[in-house]
Amino acid sequence: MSAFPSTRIDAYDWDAIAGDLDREGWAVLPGLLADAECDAVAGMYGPTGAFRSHVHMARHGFGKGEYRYFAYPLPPLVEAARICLYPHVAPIANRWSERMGMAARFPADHASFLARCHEAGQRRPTPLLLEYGEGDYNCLHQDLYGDHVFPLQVAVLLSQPGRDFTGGEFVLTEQRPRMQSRASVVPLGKGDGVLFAVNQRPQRGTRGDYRVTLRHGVSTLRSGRRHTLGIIFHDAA
Ligand SMILES: O=C(O)CCC(=O)C(=O)O
Ligand SMILES: [Fe+2]
Repeated sequence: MSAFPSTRIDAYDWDAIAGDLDREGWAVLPGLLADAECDAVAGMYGPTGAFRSHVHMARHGFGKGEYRYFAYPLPPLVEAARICLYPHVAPIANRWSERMGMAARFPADHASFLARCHEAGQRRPTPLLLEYGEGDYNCLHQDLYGDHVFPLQVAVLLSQPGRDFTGGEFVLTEQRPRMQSRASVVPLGKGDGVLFAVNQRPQRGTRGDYRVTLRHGVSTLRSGRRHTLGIIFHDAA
């Protein structure tokens, strides 16, 4: 499996994506992976040296289903996607951080950000591959793995809704201060990515920006099998 050209990522309308993120807290990246790339990544799932750990979600109360964290070195396609996406999302992360009155600022390239994680003891790779079967689901959660948190992450759907599985929708909730939560169901096809806030994002209100807290998960699969590639930019302690 070769690394895909960064031109696919560079060609997205990043201003429109930033607008979606500011309004909704998430944006779709259509066709982030080609059909054959999805199959190649999903086909890696299994007890091999490509992964550093294996999690049964039910054992931890995370839901039902399983996932594996990739080991370093990451598969070239996963590595390329993480590196190529980062420079486009770092400016959005910096604007959010500033608007939320947070001190964190993020360097322009992923290698510099990873060096910061590694110096702080967050050295374990976080990209992961998830596998769900009938009846499986992923409870609403946040992927925080230490003090250093990059505020946006990507999940790529590797299976075709309606054909490979039914149910199993990617869902997000936004918890607004002193208000009821808002839910979104993200419409994804095979190969589409969703870019979304890991923890918090700024929301413009009548008296300036306030923070909303996001959680994401997957609704129960009614049938079939579903794979997802998760790309998280910070490493884990
Ligand atoms: O399977 C999904 O769509 C959600 C995966 C997930 O939680 C993640 O990538 O962090
Ligand atoms: Fe997650």
